[in-house]
Amino acid sequence: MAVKGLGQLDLEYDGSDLRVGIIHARWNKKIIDALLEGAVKRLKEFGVKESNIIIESVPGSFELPYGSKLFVDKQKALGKPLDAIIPIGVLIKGSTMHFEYICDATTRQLMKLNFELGIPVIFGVLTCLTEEQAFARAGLIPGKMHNHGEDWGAAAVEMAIKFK
Ligand SMILES: O=Nc1c(NC[C@H](O)[C@H](O)[C@H](O)CO)[nH]c(=O)[nH]c1=O
Repeated sequence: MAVKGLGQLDLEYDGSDLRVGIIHARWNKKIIDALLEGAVKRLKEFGVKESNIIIESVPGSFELPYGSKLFVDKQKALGKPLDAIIPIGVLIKGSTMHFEYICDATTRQLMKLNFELGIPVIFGVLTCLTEEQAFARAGLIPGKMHNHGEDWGAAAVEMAIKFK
């Protein structure tokens, strides 16, 4: 029996007052689109209004940390602060070390942004050695794995509400 993952979904949180940003990279679009759909689906299941799910994109995963900061700052300046943000990216290993450096730098900076921005910054970056690993984690291979975007939506709601 699989032991990984969040297990049974616990819809105890009411997301109806939340404003959640999703910022996604545009590399590996088919996989990104599936992850994005999964995150939005779960946010709505927690009651987050569609009008309160704000979606933006950046070129690639390397742009996610700074793009997230600019996105959060802009929404705050507009008087519509975000309660959480979900950066989504898909990194797939190529033939060079480019992958490793982007994964490490992006992951570390996204972690720091939780503390710098003061809102939950969910880790929605797939760091895959093969395309198949990425397809599976986006729920695109039937019977293989669930769509990890759903987990990210659930994490955003819980982290935005639980410790208030
Ligand atoms: O190289 N592979 C990938 C990638 N490279 C681009 C990088 O994120 C950035 O946009 C450029 O270097 C410009 O700064 N970006 C991804 O999201 N996934 C990849 O698999």
